[in-house]
Amino acid sequence: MSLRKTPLPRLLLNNVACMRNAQQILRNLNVSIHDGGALVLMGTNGSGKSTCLRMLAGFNRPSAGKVLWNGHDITDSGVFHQYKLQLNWLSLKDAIKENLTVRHNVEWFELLESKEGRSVPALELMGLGKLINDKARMLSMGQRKRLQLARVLAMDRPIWLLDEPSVALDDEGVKLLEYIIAEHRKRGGIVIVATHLPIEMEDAMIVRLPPRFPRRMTFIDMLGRPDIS
Ligand SMILES: Nc1ncnc2c1ncn2[C@@H]1O[C@H](COP(=O)(O)OP(=O)(O)OP(=O)(O)O)[C@@H](O)[C@H]1O
Repeated sequence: MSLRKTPLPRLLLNNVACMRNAQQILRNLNVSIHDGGALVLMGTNGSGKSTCLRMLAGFNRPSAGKVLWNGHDITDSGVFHQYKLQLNWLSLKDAIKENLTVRHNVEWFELLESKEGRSVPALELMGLGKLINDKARMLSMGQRKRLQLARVLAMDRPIWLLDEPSVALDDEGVKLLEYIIAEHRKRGGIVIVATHLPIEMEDAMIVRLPPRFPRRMTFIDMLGRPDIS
């Protein structure tokens, strides 16, 4: 019998737990992701989706277990230095500079990567081609999200960590998001999405985090409270 050695997963969460503010938010998380793979973190408000993404980005350390990249613990400083260069982080805080143009808001990030020439095509792909010379403060919420996604495309890093990427996008925007995720994965990229909205990602692993704050009251209970007059 020949035993073929399986390649190491690019990312491995090995029995990971995470605390925030002395509270256990995540526990016993086991996930392995190979190149081209995807993970969707689903769960109710406060269940720990963003916490998990933050931990993968290195902002929070696991309180137990390990996050391994190419088999190395990302909390080792030498490893983290390399690992963080693989990450493309999209969060609800959009870090858009209001007084810069739409184009410069993307080019600035591209410049930090020592890359050039991707900003305008990325903005065009995201449907913002006609707005590239406008100030970013003119953008609607959905257009701001499209600008953030254009940045992700322009920076072109292998591991995408996307926190609620479809919030504020219209139907066409969601389809575009699904399309760029699929194309990135075809090129071997990894995509991890935290969301409570439906998103189509072929063969993605789905982790449903248990609710941490179940509702304990109905509307009628609330109106019946003696302290409400
Ligand atoms: N900066 C912080 N310090 C301490 N605790 C925090 C902090 N941010 C979030 N938490 C707590 O961590 C828990 C998980 O929050 P998290 O943002 O990961 O949830 P989420 O699943 O992303 O929620 P949502 O769907 O509302 O975005 C919550 O109970 C929250 O109060």
